Order: sequence, then structure tokens, then C-alpha cells
Amino acid sequence: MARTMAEKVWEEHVVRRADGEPDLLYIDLHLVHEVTSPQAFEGLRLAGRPVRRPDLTVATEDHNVPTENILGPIADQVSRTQIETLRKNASEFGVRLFPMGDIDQGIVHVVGPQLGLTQPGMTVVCGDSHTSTHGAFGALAFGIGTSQVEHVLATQTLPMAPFKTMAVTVEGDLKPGVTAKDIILAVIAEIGTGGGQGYVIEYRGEAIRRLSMEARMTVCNMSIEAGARAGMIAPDETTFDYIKGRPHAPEGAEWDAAVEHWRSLRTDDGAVFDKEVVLDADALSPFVTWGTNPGQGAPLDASVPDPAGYDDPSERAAAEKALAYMDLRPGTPLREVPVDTVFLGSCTNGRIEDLRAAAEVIRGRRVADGVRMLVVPGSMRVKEQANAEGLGEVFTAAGAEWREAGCSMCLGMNPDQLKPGQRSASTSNRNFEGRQGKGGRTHLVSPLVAAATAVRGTLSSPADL
Ligand SMILES: CC(C)[C@H](C(=O)O)[C@@H](O)C(=O)O
Ligand code: SF4
Repeated sequence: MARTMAEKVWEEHVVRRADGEPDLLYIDLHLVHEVTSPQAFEGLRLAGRPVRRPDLTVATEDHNVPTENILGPIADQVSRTQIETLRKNASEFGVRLFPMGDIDQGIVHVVGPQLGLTQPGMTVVCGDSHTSTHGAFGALAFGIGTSQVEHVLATQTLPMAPFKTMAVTVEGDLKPGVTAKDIILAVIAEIGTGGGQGYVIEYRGEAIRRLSMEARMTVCNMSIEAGARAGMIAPDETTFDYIKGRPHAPEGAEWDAAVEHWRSLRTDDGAVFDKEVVLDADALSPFVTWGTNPGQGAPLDASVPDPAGYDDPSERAAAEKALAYMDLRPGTPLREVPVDTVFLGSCTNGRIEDLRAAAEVIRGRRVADGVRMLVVPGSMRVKEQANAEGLGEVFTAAGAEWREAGCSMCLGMNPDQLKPGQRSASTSNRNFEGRQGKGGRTHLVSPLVAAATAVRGTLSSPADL
């Protein structure tokens, strides 16, 4: 029978199947960070268990790290404890860790792909919802909770409830200035933040095929914001070229065998998805959010919507509430919304291509008066590469702050935060109330829009400069 890619990868990993019980899947790669691992390691310690496969487990420090003075002690007590606990656990259980100051340290979803740890056909888990990022390689990648983290540490397996399949097909060609971020914001606006619930989404179609690996990661990263369990893209030459030569990539005859297998993972012709959504890439334009969930977005050319225009009472109430929090008036052109902060970074858009795209816009220009721009590479390797290409200089010459790697202002778990009432254009993936700091207001945007907004001081695209 014709099968989807997700079904193939799942089947290859079933180690136990019994009637009325979830399948038990083997896990190929377990990524760990400081926030969701302490109780899991503590559970092992209490039970006297070792980590079953330390060689398939990799940890990094990202959420709680300050992005300045990284070699000094962490001022915040909670953050310091989290980081120290991870270091202690990693050394006690023999897990490889990339601590602050290490060239391989960075956001967990940037580090895995960068090292070639993430490969097609794998099952990848992490105690983090944006693990869906790794699906860009044709891996089945799930975010899991802390008790599941403990289960995987102990057994390298995980019982998983069955999923449904959804195809999101993006046909056609993106116009210049329109990016992967705009695709995924438009997808979420279309299907809603609950539209993906229970599904593994496969992104396909011409426009997806043409995306670089890093752009594909941006798309898959936000699958979870549509409520999906995972997002995937079939591996192809773009994928293989990206992985080849990375530290953990297979070599020689093993590489050839791996590629042959990876090619077989694509969804068979005639396979049936439980749900299908089709989008036209030509019709897309730069997209920004105006509300307090990632589905409350609109083209930058549009205006703040009028809640009265929603037929559905709960959507109307949500829009009213969002506009009150965001301090926005219906009918205001989105291009006229002023920001005081621009954040370029996160596991959605903190990779080298994101920085390059933004630097191209910023080069030779200045960040607008009264605007603070934070540029935070997703990993120290990204920072190193950006510096080698002169991008760090472009950002600092424009008046932006050029930081060390971490989650930074994506979420309020470290010193990089909005103050109450501040408003950001942010390349991250979540915009709920207080996400970037108590009382902060977030507009989700692409790196191109972030850069243009930094220059103009109001939500803008490079075409406006
Ligand atoms: C802290 C962590 C558990 C969380 C997640 O799971 O996504 C974080 O990464 C986020 O983006 O909100
Ligand atoms: S960058 Fe943001 S979304 Fe990604 S793992 Fe860190 S906090 Fe979560």
C-alpha cells in the first residue's frame, strides 16, 4: 500500500506493537537542554538507572544563558541553578554537553542540524516543542515532556500515540522579498493555531522544494504553532548537500548507503493524507502578526483587522482581547505600527542565512533613532561564520547589538526581555502575552521585515526603504 513519509519513518522505528496500546518507538537522537531535563535526570538518579544511550544523547545550554559576558557567573539565581544542574547531570551521566563558551554551544535546534546529528529518516526527540524543526530533514521529530525525557534517557524508546497525516502543498514561486517565514505565518493564519492538532504535517510542492535547508527549518519549526505534532519535508539533493561533510554525517560507502535509503523515504505516489491544504506561493507577500497568537497575522500591506468583521464569536472575542493587549486600533495600516525593539534570532530565524538576509538590508544603513536592535546568532558557529563574513560588523556599524548565542529575547528566561509596554518586531515564533517579557508586545516577522523595520522604525519590508 502507498505510504506517506511519516508512516514509513514511524514503521521503521516500531520496536513493540500490541493491540490497544501505543506503539513503542526507537529514538535515534535525543537532544537535551537545561529547562526540561533536571527532573528527568533526577528520576534516573532516584531509580539508580544510567542513561541507556549516552552516545545518542546530546545536550546544550540555550534558554537560560545570558547573551553578554557569557564567561562570568550568571546573575539570575534560577538560571544559574538550571545551567549548573545540567552541567552536573551531563558529567554524572556521561552525556556530551556544549556549555557556554564552547564553539558548538547554541540553541538546541540549531546545534543538531549544524553538527549533522539530525539526519533523514531518524526519530528525533527533545523536551522542547520546537523539535519539529528537525523534520525539515525528513526526520520524524517530536517535542516531548519531562517525564518522556526521562523515559527516553532510560530506555531510548518512547510509547507514541498514533497520528494523522496532513499535506500542506505550496505551489508556485515566491516573489522576491517573500520568505519561508511568510509561508509558515500564512499557513498558520489559514489553518489556525489548532488546525494541525493530532497531525504530522508534510510540506510539499514546488515552493517548498526550492527552499534552502535553513528555510525549510524555519517552516517546520513553526508546525507546532499550528498545533501539529510534527512537520516534515522529504529529503532531496538540497538535504544531502547540506548534511554532507558535517561532523556526524556518514562517510564513504556508508554515505552512499544512507543516501539511497533516504531517497526511499519520500511519500509514495498515490498515498492518501487525512487532510490536504493547498497554498499558492505567488499570492504570498511579507506577513506579520498583529495579535497574541501566531495565527493572528496578515500581509504587511493590510491594516489591523476590525474584530467586528469576524463571524465567529470566539474569534471576534480573541481579536478584541488581542488588540487591547497589543494597543492597536482597527484600520491602522500595519506599516504605520511603530516598534521600539527588533529581535533577530531564535531557532526559527537565527541561522546564517537569516543573518545574511538581514545584513544585506541593514548594510550601509542605520537602526532608527529610538529603536533597539538585538542580533543574536542561533549558535556560536553561526556567530563565527557571520563574523568571518563581516556580518557582525554590518550589524554593529548600523547600531545594532551583536550578541552571543542563545534563545535570548525569544522568551523571558534570560536577561534579554521587553519591558512592559514595549513593542517588538521579532523573528521568533511565539507572540502570546508576556512571551518576550511581562507586558511586552510582539509582532512576528521574517528577518527581511525585521531588518527593514529596524531601519524605518515602523513595520516595513525592504521594498519600503
Ligand atoms: C522551555 C521550553 C520547554 C519551551 C518549549 O517547549 O518550546 C521553549 O523552548 C519555548 O519555545 O517556549
Ligand atoms: S529559540 Fe525560542 S522557540 Fe527556540 S527553543 Fe529557544 S525559546 Fe524555544
